[in-house]
Amino acid sequence: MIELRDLAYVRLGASNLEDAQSFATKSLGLQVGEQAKQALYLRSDDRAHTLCYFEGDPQDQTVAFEIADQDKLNAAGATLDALGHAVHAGTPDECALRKVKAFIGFKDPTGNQIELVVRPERNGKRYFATRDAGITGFSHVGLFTTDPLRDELFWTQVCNARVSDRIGDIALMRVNAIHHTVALAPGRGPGVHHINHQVESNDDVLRSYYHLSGQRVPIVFGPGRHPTSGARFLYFQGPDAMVFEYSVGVDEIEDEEGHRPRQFGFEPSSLCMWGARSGRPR
Ligand SMILES: CC(C)c1ccc(C(=O)O)c(O)c1O
Ligand SMILES: [Fe+2]
Repeated sequence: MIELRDLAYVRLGASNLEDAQSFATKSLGLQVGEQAKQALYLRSDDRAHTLCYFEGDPQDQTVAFEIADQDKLNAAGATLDALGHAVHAGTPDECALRKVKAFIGFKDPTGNQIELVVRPERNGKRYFATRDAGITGFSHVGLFTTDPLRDELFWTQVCNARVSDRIGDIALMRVNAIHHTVALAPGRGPGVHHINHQVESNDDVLRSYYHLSGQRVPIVFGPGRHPTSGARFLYFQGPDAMVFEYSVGVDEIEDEEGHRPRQFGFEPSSLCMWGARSGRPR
């Protein structure tokens, strides 16, 4: 079994790196960790980066997870290979670009680009952004799936994810005590459905609602509260139509052995218990 410890980073192709930088720093509230010629490394916590925008095709999107060590990375590569996934071992240059000691890349059954990394770089300086969005860290991602049942089996049987709850066919899956680290959302093809950062308080969610609205950043859902994780949330749209989420107050699953996933109907009240309606374009 492939043991995912945590999310490491997301890499997103950007059609315009300057626009991406402006959004990430002035709207989202990330800190520029490093600005390379064709890439921008952004921080949200004590890591060297948790989001990288690079000059490229916006459809080129990768989600990375941390693995404990090189032995476990080798074992993960062998497992994926045996299951017929094409596995790419990162070259030294590719590792340097990702600020990790080693990684492998492969595609999940939908075709989402996934990387498994060991020893992602930390930064001795604390995360300090120019816009105070109240971000406390990078927390979860949504991935599109073309076959929810097949992909749920991949993430829970080949990898160590556990389903915390389902909304219709959307599986909210954890890899540690936090309610979910990966959400699988039905879609027409691969890609990142949304990128979540946790914020400190309800005030931060509402402050950002006004701040982003004032900047004409499209708000796609919320402010609202998810009945599943209990989190108060706000979704908004960034460059190349990527959706970002802030949330606060995500539940932890205390009884790992005894927890049974709850099934919510696929209806608006399952997504927001306050009555917000999603205006998501896709
Ligand atoms: C609509 C998406 C996939 C969703 C649903 C529920 C939660 C939650 O319980 O926190 C999310 O964070 C979501 O992004
Ligand atoms: Fe989310």
